[in-house]
Amino acid sequence: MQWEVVIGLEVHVQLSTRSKIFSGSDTTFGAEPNTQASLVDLGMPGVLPVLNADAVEKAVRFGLGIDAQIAPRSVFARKNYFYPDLPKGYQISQFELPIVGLGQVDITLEDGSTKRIGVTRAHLEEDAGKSLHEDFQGMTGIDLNRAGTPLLEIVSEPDIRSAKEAVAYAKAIHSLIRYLDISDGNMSQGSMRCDCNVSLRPKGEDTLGTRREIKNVNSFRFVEKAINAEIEWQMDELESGRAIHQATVLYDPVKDKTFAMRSKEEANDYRYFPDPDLLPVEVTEQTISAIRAKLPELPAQKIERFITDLELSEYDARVLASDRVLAQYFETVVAQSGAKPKLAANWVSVELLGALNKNDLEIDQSPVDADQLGGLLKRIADNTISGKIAKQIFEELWNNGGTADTIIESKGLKQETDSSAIEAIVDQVIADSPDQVAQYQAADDQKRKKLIGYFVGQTMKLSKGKANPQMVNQVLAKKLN
Ligand SMILES: Nc1ncnc2c1ncn2[C@@H]1O[C@H](COP(=O)(O)OP(=O)(O)OP(=O)(O)O)[C@@H](O)[C@H]1O
Ligand SMILES: [Mg+2]
Ligand SMILES: [Mg+2]
Repeated sequence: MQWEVVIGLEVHVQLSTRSKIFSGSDTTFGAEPNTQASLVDLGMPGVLPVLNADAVEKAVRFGLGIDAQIAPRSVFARKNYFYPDLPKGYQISQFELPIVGLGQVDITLEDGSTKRIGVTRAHLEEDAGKSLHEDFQGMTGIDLNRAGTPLLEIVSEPDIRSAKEAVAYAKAIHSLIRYLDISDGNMSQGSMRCDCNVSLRPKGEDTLGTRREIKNVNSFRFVEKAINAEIEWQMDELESGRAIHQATVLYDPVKDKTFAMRSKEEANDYRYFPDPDLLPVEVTEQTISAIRAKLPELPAQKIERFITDLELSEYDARVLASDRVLAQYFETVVAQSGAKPKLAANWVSVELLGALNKNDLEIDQSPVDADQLGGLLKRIADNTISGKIAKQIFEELWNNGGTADTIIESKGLKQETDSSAIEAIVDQVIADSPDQVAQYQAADDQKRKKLIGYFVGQTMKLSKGKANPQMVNQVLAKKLN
């Protein structure tokens, strides 16, 4: 049997508001347990939630970012379930009337093609607290700092057809929320988490198969691995003639397997009803226009501009525009250096990203900032240094800081552009290599093109990398021919 994979993602994004969605408590990450939980977050009787306007604005920004309909009126509902980290016994969420309606996200696949994934809805809700299983012997601690943290749950249509597409979709959402500045998107701190719904159906079939939902996947790598593990498991079951039962599962990265938490039939009776403590949220056309007017340039527009205005390749444009901070870095380097955008693109995407990757750093943690790299490329652009020397200076900037100009000055790295000095070095190289010279002079034009490399290399070496490469080529051609 040929199977088709069907996937839908629920992405929970923590909105970067200063205070919680229904209380004035702080939302800073990493505080001592229970120091950021007010009476409202603790679910004490008699308290009333007050909606945070910034959370609403951020949800609307997201909706506009995916070209979705913003609901003029949306309603908060109580999602009832019992769990120790949920003192109220219900989570305030949105159910029938979410704030963001149907929209879409375009993803780019590895072969460069794009695909449109539908977004069914995005709704506002509060996060629950956290159980601490390791802090107390034989007991579980409860930390309610996270309770009431504003979340936007973004629910996709089941349009995704492979683990790789799911990763591309998660990355597109991640890029978008950072561009829109509605979340830091920090996955290791739980600011973005994915629930991955997976099912299989016979190829050509229209109706959906039964889904299992992998909860709380918190890295792109695990999205891919967890989904593939789940696909493999479901395929085995189906091939063995067993039916799939709807269930909530977790991914175990050590065993590279998914395992069931609970079957959905028992767990899914949330008895949603409108929250009587909260008024419906009304967003006027005027408010929407005002928020739309403040939207920044989004990834798709930026990619377009990098291709048409800066003449970057589509590949370079996509890499550099994938993250707002990275794009900003690149644009600063271009502005600072006056170098060709292509040169700046190579330096940022090869040298800088390579070094960051090697050291497991994010762009916002780069030891070399955009002004420093801009200053370095300026000196390549005006021929003060060669690209090779620039790499040496880059390392120095990375390890010890400073500016390209002070390093060039103190280490005497300025490129040699005095033709008589270069001629003297070339003469030396020719005098030292009689065999190679003889070989060169006996060769035809085509062979000579290859043999010249030896002389260029020797000249650069003798000049300690400082001779201007174009001039070296010219002088060599003159002397050898
Ligand atoms: N048969 C299926 N195979 C794969 N994905 C599916 C299938 N049916 C639905 N989905 C996806 O599952 C997700 C369902 O999310 P939704 O928030 O609507 O409900 P839920 O998972 O039941 O609720 P909860 O928010 O409590 O987890 C959507 O992304 C949807 O596209
Ligand atoms: Mg959901
Ligand atoms: Mg779900």
